Amino acid sequence: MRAPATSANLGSGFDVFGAALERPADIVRVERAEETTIEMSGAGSEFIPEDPAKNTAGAVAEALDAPARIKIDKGVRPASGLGSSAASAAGAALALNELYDRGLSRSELVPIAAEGEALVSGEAHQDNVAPALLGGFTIVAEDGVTQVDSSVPLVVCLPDIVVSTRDARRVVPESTSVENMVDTVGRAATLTVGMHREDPAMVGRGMEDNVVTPARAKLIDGYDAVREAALDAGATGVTVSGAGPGVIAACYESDRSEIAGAMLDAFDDVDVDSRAYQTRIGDGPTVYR
Ligand SMILES: Nc1ncnc2c1ncn2[C@@H]1O[C@H](COP(=O)(O)OP(=O)(O)OP(=O)(O)O)[C@@H](O)[C@H]1O
Ligand SMILES: N[C@@H](CCO)C(=O)O
Repeated sequence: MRAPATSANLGSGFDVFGAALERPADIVRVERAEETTIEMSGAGSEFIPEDPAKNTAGAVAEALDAPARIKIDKGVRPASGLGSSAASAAGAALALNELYDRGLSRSELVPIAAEGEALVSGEAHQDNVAPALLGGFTIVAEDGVTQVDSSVPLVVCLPDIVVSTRDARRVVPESTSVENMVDTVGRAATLTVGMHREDPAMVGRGMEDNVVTPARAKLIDGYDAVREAALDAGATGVTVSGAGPGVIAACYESDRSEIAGAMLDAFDDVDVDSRAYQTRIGDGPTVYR
C-alpha cells in the first residue's frame, strides 16, 4: 500500500481543507497476526514509537479489530506538516480493511483513520486522513466529506525544524474579528472554485489567511523570507502546510523548479537546512497485492 503525504488547511481552510500530494508517500505492508506488532523504517522512523498503542497505524488496527504484523517505510518525515501521521493511519486503514475483508468504503474509513490523529494530536481531525484516503482536494465539514479531483502543481519545502501538531494547535487564536471571518470566507470560496477549475492563480489567492497562519509562522524560522522568495519566483500563493513546519506554494508547472530553488535558498540564508518536493495534487492510496 502506498499512502500519500497530504497538506491540510491550505491557508483559508483551517481544519477543513486538505489535499493529497503526488509525492512523497509512506509504504505500508500488513500480514494477519495474533496480535499487532509494528516495524518502522525510513524518514524519521527513529522518532516514531513502534508500540502499537502509540503509533497511528496501531490505533487503526485496534479500531478495526484487525490485529496484524505492520511494516511501515516512511517517505513522510514525522512532525512535518505533510500529514506523516495520517499517511500511516490511512495506509493501515485501507490495507487492514482489505486483509480482513471488512468491506468498508474509503469514505467510511476516514473516521477510523482519524483515530490515529486523535492519538498523536489529541483531536480526531480528519483534514489529513480524508485526502490521504480519497485523493485530490477534500473539504471536511460537520455533515461529511466532499472530494474534488485536482492536479494543481505545488512546491512543498520542508525545513529541518520540528513542529508538533499538538504544539502548533496551542498557538491558534481562540477568536477573531468579523472582518477576518469575511476575508477568510471569500478566500476559501475562491480556493474551492480554483481547485474545481484546476486554476493555480485562484488556488494561490485562496491560500492566504489572516488568523491561523500568522500565529504559526512564528514557529518557523525564516518563514516570511521563504514566502517572499517563492512569490517573487512566481508562486501564486504560499502558506504553512498543515501545522508546519512545511511551507507549501501553489504555482504553474513552468515555475515549479525556480520556486523550489528560491525556497531552499531562503531557508539556507537563515541557516536552516531544508528539502523541496516539486509535486502536485495527486491520487489517494495505491494498493499493491
Ligand atoms: N505511523 C506514524 N507515522 C508518523 N508519526 C507517527 C506515527 N505514529 C505515531 N506518530 C507520532 O506522531 C507525531 C507526528 O505527527 P504530527 O501530526 O505532529 O506530524 P505530521 O503528521 O507530520 O503533521 P501534520 O499533521 O501537521 O501534517 C510524532 O510525535 C510521531 O512520533
Ligand atoms: N488542521 C490540523 C492539521 C494538522 O494535522 C492543524 O492545522 O492543526
